[in-house]
This record gives sequence, C-alpha cells and structure tokens, in this order.
Amino acid sequence: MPRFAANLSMLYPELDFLDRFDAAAKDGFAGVEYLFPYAFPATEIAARLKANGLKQVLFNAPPGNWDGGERGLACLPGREGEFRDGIAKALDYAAALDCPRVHVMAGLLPASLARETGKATYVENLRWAAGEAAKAGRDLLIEPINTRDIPGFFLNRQDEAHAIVEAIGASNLKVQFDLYHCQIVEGDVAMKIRKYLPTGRVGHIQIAGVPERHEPDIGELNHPYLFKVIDEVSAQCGWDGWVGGEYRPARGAVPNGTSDGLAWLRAAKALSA
Ligand SMILES: O=C(O)C(=O)[C@@H](O)CO
Ligand SMILES: [Mg+2]
Repeated sequence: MPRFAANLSMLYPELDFLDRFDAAAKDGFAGVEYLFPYAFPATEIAARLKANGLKQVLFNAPPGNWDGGERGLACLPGREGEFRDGIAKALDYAAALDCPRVHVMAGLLPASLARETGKATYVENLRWAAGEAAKAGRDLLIEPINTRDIPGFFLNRQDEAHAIVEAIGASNLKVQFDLYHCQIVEGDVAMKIRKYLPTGRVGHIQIAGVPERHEPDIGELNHPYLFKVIDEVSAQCGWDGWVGGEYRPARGAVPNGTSDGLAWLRAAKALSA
C-alpha cells in the first residue's frame, strides 16, 4: 500500500495548526503536508515533526496575496520578482523541514491575458524555479486543479501538466496528481494512474471523496480499488511516492471529527497487512 500523509490545512480543523501534528501521528499517519508554513518559524514546525516522528512530505510555495484571492504567481507576467522571492523562501523552509518537494501553484489566468502569454511566463518561471530547486536538492511540483474549486485556475488537466513538465525537461520538475481534481475535470482516474505513474513524472498523489471533498470513502470514487491500482503499478515501475489525504472531514470542526472519519485509512492499512 502507498504511504499516507495527512494534509494539516484541511484535517483536524478543530485544533490549532501546531497541535495537528500530534493528532496526525496518533492517528497513524507517517507524514504530513499542508498549504503554507510561513506563519510559523520553521524551527517550531521542525520541533513538532521531530517530537512526533513525522516526515514533512510537501508544502506550497508562497501563492501571492491569498486573502486577496490570488492562487499562485507562476503564470502572471510582471510578477516574476515576487515569484522568485517566494521560491527562495520556500526552499529555505524545505531545507529546515527536510521536505523533499514543494508545490508551485500556477495562478489565475487574468481575463485580459492570452493563454499563450500566461503559458510562456509559466514555463519560464518553472524552468528557473526547477533549476533553483535542483541546486537545493528538492523536487518542484505543479498541480492541475478543477475550476469549480478555483475558477480561472491556469492549469486544469493532467495531459497539459505532463506536456509542460516534458517540455521543460528538468528531472526534478514533476506533477502533483490530485485524484479529486482529476475526477472532476476529466475522469478515467485508474487509467491515468496506469498511464502516468510509469513516466516518472508523478511526484505526489492526493485524494478526497468526490464531489464533496470529504473522506475518501464518501462519494463516487472507489479508493480501495484505486489504492490497489497504485500498488500494482508501483510494483511494476518502482513509484514510491506519498498519498496525501487532502479533504474536509464530513463531521467538520468537532472534537475527533477527523479521527472518527479514518475508517478509509484503517481499511487501506488492513489490505496491505
Ligand atoms: O487544493 C489542492 O488540491 C491543493 O493541493 C492545494 O495545494 C492548493 O493547490
Ligand atoms: Mg491537491
């Protein structure tokens, strides 16, 4: 079975962020991911990881003005300086947290901007950032996201993401394969696992129930089946990444709301036992 990480931006909403590390470890997660660490000193987060024997497996580079609605800077002409400063900051945190990969959000394509212009900026920014990440010994990930959750998001499809990664040709630039977004945008998820894992271009997988983005055992995707496919393909091609549970617990921010919803994780572990 794949290794599972808890997404601490979404799981354990009833707890303060720093207390979520302890909860995830107690619930049997071996790793954690989240959107942004920047509100906390890296030393403080590193201490929580160490105290709980957790691995930091992923976080995002600064996205621009998140509260103002921005969702990344990578496709935005004129913001290259800020983009580069954000990558430098993310790589500093990645070193302090011993985190092997950083997700770079593409951003919203402005209505007034031609897609080709946004794409040229995106590719140039990624090329530069992948070089910096390589010097720091990290992978850089790009994630196709559905436009119901993030209207106007630049990168939506798996094939587009893989084509961009291939065209740039940096071995540390990879795709963050979020099965939830994939199901909403294009479907055929199992076949896409079979197609893309063997390419070596998938750096991380994320899961959630579709369409509510609750626990993976709620909704239209059959995760036990998909875990078996991931296992089977991984055995053939040597994929050894992490699978992040990135969902909003159905019970919400109530005590033990996340822990009580982890039947899907226990079932996945039982399958491999
Ligand atoms: O929303 C998602 O899906 C993510 O993985 C976040 O990192 C936002 O891009
Ligand atoms: Mg995701």
